[in-house]
Amino acid sequence: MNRSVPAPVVCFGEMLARLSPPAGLPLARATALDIAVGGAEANVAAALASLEQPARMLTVVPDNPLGRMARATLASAGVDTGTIATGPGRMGLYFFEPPAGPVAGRVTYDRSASAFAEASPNDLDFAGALDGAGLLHMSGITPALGPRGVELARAAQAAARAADVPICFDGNYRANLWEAWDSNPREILRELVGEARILIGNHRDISLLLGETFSGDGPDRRREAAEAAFAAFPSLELIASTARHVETGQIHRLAARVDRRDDHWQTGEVRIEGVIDRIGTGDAFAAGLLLRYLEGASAQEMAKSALAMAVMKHGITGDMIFASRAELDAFDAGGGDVRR
Ligand SMILES: O=C(O)C(=O)C[C@H](O)[C@H](O)COP(=O)(O)O
Repeated sequence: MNRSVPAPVVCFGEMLARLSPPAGLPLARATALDIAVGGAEANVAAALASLEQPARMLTVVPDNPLGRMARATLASAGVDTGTIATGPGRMGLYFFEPPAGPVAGRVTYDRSASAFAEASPNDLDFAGALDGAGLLHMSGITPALGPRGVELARAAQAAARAADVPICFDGNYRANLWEAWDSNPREILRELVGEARILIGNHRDISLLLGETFSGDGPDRRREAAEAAFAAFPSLELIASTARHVETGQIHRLAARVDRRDDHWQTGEVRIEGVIDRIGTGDAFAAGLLLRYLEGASAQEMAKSALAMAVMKHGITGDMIFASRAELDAFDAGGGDVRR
């Protein structure tokens, strides 16, 4: 029997090149930097395509080797790169100093005036990308880039509305970006989340959106936050979040939670020892969630796969995870010895 090909998820947002010194060597004293391709929405596209859920990237990159590297990286995961435009401007960069022992990790952005941040909605083929799509995935990073980012995010949502494509919005709050301009994140994010069917964000994101504090980390407080968000945003169908406890830079505990209007599920905590790279774990989570959401899975199954993807990503260097569906199915959060 032929399994019909699922409609693609369109991932819209900026791609970045990440430069990082080895753990333990501060950037200011580094002599060599490792390079990797990232960008929250692109990370989701790569993970979904690796899981055999078709994904299409919608972005603008410069016509230079860094832009080509971004495109080639996604293509190697099987992402449809036909709606990646090229435009004037530079590749956005960020520097990542990994946490090392007692020293916390740090991100330094160098992304202003990038090809994406300078783009106007006319530079992107929103309608073409969304034609036949099953979902638009975007995040709070695009509007955080500045007034042009807000315009791009609004244009993406308008195109999704016109094409009748539901929206998944990942809060991805980046304080450093919002604080770099005269922004009003609450007002802008409220407007954008108002269009979404799925929100990826925890009780702190919801506190920011509603201007009401949901402090405390217990499941009851999270349910209260989710119910307040469902009341404030009539289009929302599902809210997903991780609950992370950081013991040290290398030891984290992680659980996943899915709230719908009439049910919810929170997984048990997985203790992750020897974290290799936590960047992109939220995007791996999003991919595991969306994979199952599009299959019509239960809240429990969505939370389980989202958690498995996020936990696996902690053991992988770089921003992206290219896990296969078989690897996801076989994943045992307890880890293990070499398979041979
Ligand atoms: O910071 C940005 O603007 C980026 O897009 C770079 C990274 O690829 C994502 O931040 C990863 O996101 P997480 O999965 O939440 O760790």
